[in-house]
Amino acid sequence: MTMSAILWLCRDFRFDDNAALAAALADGPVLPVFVLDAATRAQGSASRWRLGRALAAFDAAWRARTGEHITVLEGEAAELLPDLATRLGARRIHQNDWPAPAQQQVQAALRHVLGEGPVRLHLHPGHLLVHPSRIRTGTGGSYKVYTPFARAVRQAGADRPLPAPGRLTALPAGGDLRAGGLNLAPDMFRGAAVLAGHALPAGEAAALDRLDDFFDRARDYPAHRDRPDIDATSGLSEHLAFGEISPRRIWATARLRAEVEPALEAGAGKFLAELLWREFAWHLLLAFPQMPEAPWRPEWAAFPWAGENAAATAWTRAGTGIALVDAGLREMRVTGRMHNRVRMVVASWLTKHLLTDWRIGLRHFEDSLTDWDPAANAMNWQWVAGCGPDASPFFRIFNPEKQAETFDPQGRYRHYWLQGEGALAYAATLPAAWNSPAGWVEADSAPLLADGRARALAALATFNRGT
Ligand SMILES: Cc1cc2nc3c(=O)[nH]c(=O)nc-3n(C[C@H](O)[C@H](O)[C@H](O)COP(=O)(O)OP(=O)(O)OC[C@H]3O[C@@H](n4cnc5c(N)ncnc54)[C@H](O)[C@@H]3O)c2cc1C
Repeated sequence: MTMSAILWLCRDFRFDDNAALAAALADGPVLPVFVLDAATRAQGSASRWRLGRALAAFDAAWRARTGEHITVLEGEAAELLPDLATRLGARRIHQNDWPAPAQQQVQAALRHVLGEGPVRLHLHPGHLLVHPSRIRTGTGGSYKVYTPFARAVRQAGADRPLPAPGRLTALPAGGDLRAGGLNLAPDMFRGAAVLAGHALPAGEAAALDRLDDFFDRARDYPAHRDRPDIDATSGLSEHLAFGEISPRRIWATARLRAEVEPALEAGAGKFLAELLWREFAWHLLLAFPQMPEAPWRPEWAAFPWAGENAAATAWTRAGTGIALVDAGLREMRVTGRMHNRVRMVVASWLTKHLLTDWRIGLRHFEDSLTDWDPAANAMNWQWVAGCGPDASPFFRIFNPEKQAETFDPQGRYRHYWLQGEGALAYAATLPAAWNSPAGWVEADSAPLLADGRARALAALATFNRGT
């Protein structure tokens, strides 16, 4: 007998390599449903804003292929989905697993309500390259060091992506909300219009185009990926964060392209090594769900981080007076993005020079980044702060001036954000209450750099004596 099925959308706004969609279609006509719940509302504003765009793009694509809209419901899945399944006569709710701790709680609450009844929740893998149960150390534990982890994933081989389904049968949408035009971030501090003016196209088609375009530049990726003044990286992180493309599709495509064009081999290899950092972050988060809140290495709980302080507030406002740091924070404020090299420098400045708790920076990034990813954000903040597994040692203190000379040698990136068009866009976001100076003010940075470094090393020495 043909049933209908619920496709419970989460971070999987795509047709390609979508195991939950394939399974739902095998059950019968499908109703794709997104539940706007408290966990979603609790996420950072830039990420929520970007989620609205992901929903709108998927809704348009679903409508183009089926003639129907997707359904958006407001409330909690545990309260809404069991009734919906009963009304539709659906026996299965399919979801591609997004193994973030908050989502796991939402899934557990739904499972609890479904109990032993006839409706079941089925979770499908798709957010990662390899299921974590396949990547274990010799003693059966999870890896804590990137290099052996990456080797193990390469040896296991990423799971093969599924093709997009040929035929779709859809149920008519219900509910009062429409996915197009939702404003999920009315509280955004700089106003959604700022991000909208600098947004990259959202949706699966844009993600696949971006992957394709990247291979035109992939040959230079190893040499240029650390240069914020050059468009050398893939820009896929936002699409990955919302599942508009799957990591398995990226993996398979990069391998194929490198096979066909051997000149791309080094670039594709380095690119996949970065994708493995994302994978590593998620495997770590699954092993240690407290990673966004607590240091991986427990002894670091006693490190004398400063809490909220005036210098940290200036940091969040891109007003430190240090050129590369302020340029990066301005980029993030205006676009919701920041180059990876600059993220490291900015994070190092907050945690080392300002000795400020990494969680203050983590939360600012969470609220500001359109590619916010709970695993990558937490792992990287702990990496820079020195308290994570396989972290950069605390005594590695980035010198923002040297970093700028090396990675922005002509000063183009800094100029754009401190004096050029980017500076104007940033100035337009400033609330009057901040009383910010009209232009960029350079601090007397040389003594600050040396002092900050000395202070950080002294704090480390005191901490080491006490542990
Ligand atoms: C303090 C800090 C916070 C960060 N927070 C996030 C975050 O919230 N979300 C996020 O997606 N990335 C985060 N990153 C990682 C990295 O900066 C971004 O993934 C990268 O800048 C995205 O640009 P891209 O897609 O062009 O990268 P590419 O260079 O094209 O890399 C390809 C993909 O590999 C993955 N990747 C690359 N570098 C890393 C890395 N260091 N850690 C984990 N995965 C990586 C991303 O999925 C990326 O899309 C953070 C890094 C730092 C230092």
